Amino acid sequence: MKRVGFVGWRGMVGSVLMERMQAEADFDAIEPIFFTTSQVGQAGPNIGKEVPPLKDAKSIDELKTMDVIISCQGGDYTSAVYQDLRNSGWDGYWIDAASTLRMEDDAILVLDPVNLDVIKDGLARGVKTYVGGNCTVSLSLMALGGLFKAGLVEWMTSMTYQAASGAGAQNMRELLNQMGATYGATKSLLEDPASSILDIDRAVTEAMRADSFPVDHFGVPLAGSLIPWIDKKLDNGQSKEEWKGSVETNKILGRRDNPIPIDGLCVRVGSMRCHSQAMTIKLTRDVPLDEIYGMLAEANDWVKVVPNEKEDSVRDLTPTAVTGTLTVPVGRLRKLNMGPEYLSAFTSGDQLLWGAAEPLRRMLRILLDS
Ligand SMILES: NC(=O)C1=CN([C@@H]2O[C@H](COP(=O)(O)OP(=O)(O)OC[C@H]3O[C@@H](n4cnc5c(N)ncnc54)[C@H](OP(=O)(O)O)[C@@H]3O)[C@@H](O)[C@H]2O)C=CC1
Ligand SMILES: N[C@@H](CC(=O)OP(=O)(O)O)C(=O)O
Repeated sequence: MKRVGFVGWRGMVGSVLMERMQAEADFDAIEPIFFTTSQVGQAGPNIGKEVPPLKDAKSIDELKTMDVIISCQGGDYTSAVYQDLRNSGWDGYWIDAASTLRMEDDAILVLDPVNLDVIKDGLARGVKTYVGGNCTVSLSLMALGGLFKAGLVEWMTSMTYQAASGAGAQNMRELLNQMGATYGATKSLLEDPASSILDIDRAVTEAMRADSFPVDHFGVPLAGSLIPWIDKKLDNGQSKEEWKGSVETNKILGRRDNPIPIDGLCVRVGSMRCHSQAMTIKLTRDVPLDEIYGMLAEANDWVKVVPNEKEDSVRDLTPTAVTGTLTVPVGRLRKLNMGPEYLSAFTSGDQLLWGAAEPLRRMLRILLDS
């Protein structure tokens, strides 16, 4: 049995990974060893089988004894440990959720329903580092993989509506505290059916602009508002999140030398853990919508094409419908006024599942089966 080390298993992404691995009985196929940066010697997680006490995630000597290491601990940890571990002569498989190694030449981006061929080619070439893609990137490819596979995407824009979870667990909590603060500021007015809606609105705005409004993590209000910037600024005016949309999509597709132009704006909204995206796709040729529906639906087992009807869209194409599931609905599919080669699409997906944890556990399975 392969010895598989887990780092970051008790964080938000790691916890979702643990849940999924238990649901799929993945632990039956491995000898799991759990690491920590802060709780060395304490008991490991309850995964339905006995595990040794937590080991030191900074100990190269301990890490070196693993066949495979899966890290959801974050980019700082990867930066601190990965190269030293490789320099020590460790030749095991490193599977990572963090972005640190994604653009390295000797790392493969994993999203097997879309790029199993790229992954298998990497394994055959002896590549040992496999990294999950950015959440918006993975979710857009799960939704639109059929169009890319058919060579139908000439270029694409993606305008995102990204959940609080993408910023971390503390940010999810802060979003709820912000919702509570706005409600608290208007509670008595809301209880009075005769109160003026403009008075309610004024009270909300006042609360959101007050120094006491909880903004330690986001820096600004998100509840009742939005944040039109995610991650740091690059020299060309893109945010780093927007840059990833292009470079990571093309790397996943194995098209670094012949990239499809992809760009857009990334925006944080008050959703809990589902990222949504509105896409405009310039098709390489005019294809009837029913054929497009078919290609999208057949691309993988999780994509669900939602008819472009109001009732279906508001029911099935929302974070509320999708959260906690592996289903990736795509809808609002129609040809735009610009011409028959211009297609719109809207998709929503759980950014902790296909956006983070699921590609990692599936990569482990591919390794075990190879
Ligand atoms: N959040 C996201 O949407 C995505 C994140 N990622 C990547 O995954 C990395 C981890 O993200 P995320 O899971 O959000 O990080 P978390 O902050 O939830 O967890 C990271 C680590 O913090 C430590 N920790 C300290 N206090 C606690 C606590 N009270 N509860 C749980 N853990 C605690 C744990 O390490 P220890 O046990 O060693 O103390 C844990 O592994 C990110 O840095 C990013 O690189 C990738 C895709 C999406
Ligand atoms: N940046 C994403 C979450 C994330 O962790 O992305 P990455 O894995 O590329 O660092 C968001 O804020 O929604």
